[in-house]
Amino acid sequence: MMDRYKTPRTKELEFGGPLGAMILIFLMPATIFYLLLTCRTEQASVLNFPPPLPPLSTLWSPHTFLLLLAWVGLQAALYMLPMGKVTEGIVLRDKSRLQYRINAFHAMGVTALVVGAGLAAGLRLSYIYDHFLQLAFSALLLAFGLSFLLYFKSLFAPETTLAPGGNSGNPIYDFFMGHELNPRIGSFDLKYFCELRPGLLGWALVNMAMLMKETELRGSPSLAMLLVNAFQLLYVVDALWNEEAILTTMDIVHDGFGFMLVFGDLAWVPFTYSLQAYFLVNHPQKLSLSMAVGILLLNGLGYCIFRSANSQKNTFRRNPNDPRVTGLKTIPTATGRRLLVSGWWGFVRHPNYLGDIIMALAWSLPCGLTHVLPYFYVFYFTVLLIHREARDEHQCLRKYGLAWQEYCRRVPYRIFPYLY
Ligand SMILES: NC(=O)C1=CN([C@@H]2O[C@H](COP(=O)(O)OP(=O)(O)OC[C@H]3O[C@@H](n4cnc5c(N)ncnc54)[C@H](OP(=O)(O)O)[C@@H]3O)[C@@H](O)[C@H]2O)C=CC1
Ligand SMILES: CC(C)CCC[C@@H](C)[C@H]1CC=C2C3=C(CC[C@@]21C)[C@@]1(C)CC[C@H](O)C(C)(C)[C@@H]1CC3
Repeated sequence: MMDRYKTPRTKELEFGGPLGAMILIFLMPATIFYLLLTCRTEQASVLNFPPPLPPLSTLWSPHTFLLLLAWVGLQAALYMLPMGKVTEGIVLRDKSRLQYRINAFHAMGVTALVVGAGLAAGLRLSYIYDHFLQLAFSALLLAFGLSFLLYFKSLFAPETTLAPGGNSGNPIYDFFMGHELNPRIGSFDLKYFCELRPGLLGWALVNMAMLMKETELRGSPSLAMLLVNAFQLLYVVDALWNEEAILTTMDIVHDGFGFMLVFGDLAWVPFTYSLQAYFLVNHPQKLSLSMAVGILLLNGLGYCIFRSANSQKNTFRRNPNDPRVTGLKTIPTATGRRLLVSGWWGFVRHPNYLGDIIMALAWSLPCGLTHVLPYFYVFYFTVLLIHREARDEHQCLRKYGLAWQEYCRRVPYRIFPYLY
């Protein structure tokens, strides 16, 4: 009976299969250290050979590792507190639905109070800047450790709970993509927890630490640093406020919880997404008021597109009869669900990605035009979203067939109007 709910073997492998997965397992940590080490040099030039990696005895610090564990532990404790509502995820293979607690925004509020109290008591956040490499190394160890434990746990998981994208039978590939879809310890959902809390809040905290360090060095924070902090904080707050929306993302619905997401959430996001702020500490930039206003408007434009496109789709998916979306044109599909073909989703096929990429540019522009390094996020993110868009199209074509082809005919551009 349960056999028909078994997750089928993953046939179409992504990221270049096991070899690609193996390369990424080494490349992702190497990239973090390359970026951080280069950023610490005076020239911060991508053309120079990167400085050598400090010896392991310098990178490993039990103190920073314990601090990292304390941070993740605080977030885990806040996640478990019975505050906020409980909601249901999408219907799973075995027709069940998991329950999720929606309290990330509350967790952020409590975290802000804890950090605020710490600052009032003399806490030096610039410790994070001073021990940035050690913290990144600790996050790397934590991510590898957790990924191995998750893979081991998945070997004993029922076949109905495996991830459709990480069940190839190849251990390296499944370790990377995630073998189990929603690994839980009791009601504690590890993927859902990691996706938003320790990493995203950690990113905001790291940015604030960079601002504190700059203030210690130069007496006051620069306009460029303030803009980077404000823009990225808005993005983090937005994600936490709209927490429920991640329950329908590819990461939660399709991808397992393996090295890609564990490392992405715990190490990649806090240590590479904060690169602009890290760069500004040692490479101060003069920003005229008119430039700042221009960048502010660009970020506002990106954010409006990102937020209204995501909200339009989420509202439509939750209730197609909601008055905010009833005026929009749709295409019926064989699954009974409809596809939007007007409004933002009639402009390009991934308007939310367009808004996100515009914001990415606005986050790097305060770092000036003299260095390529702080633009890393723009390049990486454009590649990530183009690849993600291709993965999503593939899944939508499988799900909706002819209706998806009709959608592509009526909305020919994927992300950038008239370009791509
Ligand atoms: N900062 C970062 O590092 C990252 C940010 N992001 C951001 O996360 C957000 C979510 O992205 P992601 O999860 O990739 O995907 P989307 O939110 O774009 O969701 C894609 C899904 O939307 C549905 N859909 C697609 N077209 C239509 C349509 N015309 N009408 C109705 N439904 C449609 C389909 O699912 P269905 O039909 O089943 O509902 C499709 O699978 C984005 O804003 C993205 O920019 C993503 C990755 C990394
Ligand atoms: C470099 C690797 C090959 C891939 C690593 C990918 C991860 C870093 C990202 C995959 C999807 C993500 C999302 C967000 C952060 C980055 C990762 C984990 C997200 C939480 C950022 C905030 C947004 O508002 C969101 C929509 C909630 C994002 C969801 C996807």
